[in-house]
Amino acid sequence: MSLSDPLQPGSAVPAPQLVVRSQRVEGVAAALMDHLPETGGLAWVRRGDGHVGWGVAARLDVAGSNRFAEAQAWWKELTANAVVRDEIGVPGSGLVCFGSFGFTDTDASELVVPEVIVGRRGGITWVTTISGASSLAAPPELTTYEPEPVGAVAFADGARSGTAWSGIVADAVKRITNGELDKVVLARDLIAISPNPIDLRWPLRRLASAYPNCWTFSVDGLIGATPELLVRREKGLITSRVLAGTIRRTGDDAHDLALAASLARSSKDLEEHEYAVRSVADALKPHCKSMNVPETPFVLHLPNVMHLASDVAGVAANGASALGLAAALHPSAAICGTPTDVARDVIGEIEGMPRGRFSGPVGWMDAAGDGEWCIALRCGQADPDDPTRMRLFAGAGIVAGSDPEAELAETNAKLVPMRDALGD
Ligand SMILES: C=C(O[C@@H]1C=C(C(=O)O)C=C[C@H]1O)C(=O)O
Repeated sequence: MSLSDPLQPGSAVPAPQLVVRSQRVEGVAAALMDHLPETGGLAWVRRGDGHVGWGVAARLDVAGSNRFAEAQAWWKELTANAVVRDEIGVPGSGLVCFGSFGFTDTDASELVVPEVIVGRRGGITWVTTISGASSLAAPPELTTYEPEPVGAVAFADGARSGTAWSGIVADAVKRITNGELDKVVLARDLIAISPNPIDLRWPLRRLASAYPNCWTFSVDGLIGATPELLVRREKGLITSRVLAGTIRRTGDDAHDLALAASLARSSKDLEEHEYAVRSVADALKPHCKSMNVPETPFVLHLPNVMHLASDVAGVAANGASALGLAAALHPSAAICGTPTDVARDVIGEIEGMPRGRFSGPVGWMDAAGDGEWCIALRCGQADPDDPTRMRLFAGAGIVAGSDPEAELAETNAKLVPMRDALGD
């Protein structure tokens, strides 16, 4: 790997030639999510800004240990060949793709370039049209839709029952105590079963309004609202929000404040957090001229949980793209463990389910290599074979001081956003 681009070289999967135009639109006040058509919608929304898209102008499906490099090579070729007229010139306008990557080398990953993107940033709304033809179709009239409620959803155990999962956590604690590793993040899944096909726009809208400080995403059937920014690269500035160390909220503000104070002093959570921050700082260091790594975390308050959080920032030292940085960071100790290789093997050995794209990078990038990649958490994967079913995921960082029952309760709290979003 070269320092300036952690993803060179990659094999070039042929990319189509695209014609792209971004134009400002006036008088569009609806929330971005409201424009999503019934199927095939892509979304990336935070505090009302971001972009949604539909249609497929180009798509790459990849897997394997070289998946990030192959995606980068394809994107490089695609952006080099595209004819772009961008009348907005802000991050997210012009040619962008949405993407989602598997947690392991064997899980499927993809990049999708939609035919239409509606973007919003700082009060400006625009439409980007992308086509493979030599001339562009006129931008579409923007329609808003009202999705159907999902209906009474039932939940069933996924690969393991809660009790069986606690047993796996106990096994992990033993391995940690025996000195095999320092930290491992273990996940479980829960199956949501709806009486009707699930219209993904229903949970998406609810996630975006209930979790405005999270990144609400939809990429190829994976939807969620994640609080964890793996990496953002914007005009030479690199940022990452590291989360590790969690406590459930009670709904009583005074009590929650006391819990937040105890979280900030908990040596078990501070240790877990330290591993995660160190893994991010070490991975970003070769790509930053200067870096700010906070010495102590702050407490991030979300409606369901509170996390120990650290915002790491740096000035880019080279041309590594947002995707290149995400590849260098993945899998961070926040979702894998320490040491990385041992934790990855332990997850493969005892977790007992394929994660798919859960806990992999999800996000978007532009032609300049800027973009945002979050960690796909607090999310669900629509069942491609049965539209009434969805797999929901949650995990927890296990260290020597972890209590299996408390970790199970933590995963239940992390499942709340998706469970509530699917509800009436
Ligand atoms: C694995 C998840 O979350 C990760 C684990 C955390 C923890 O163990 O405290 C906190 C935030 C995330 O980095 C999840 O939400 O499923």
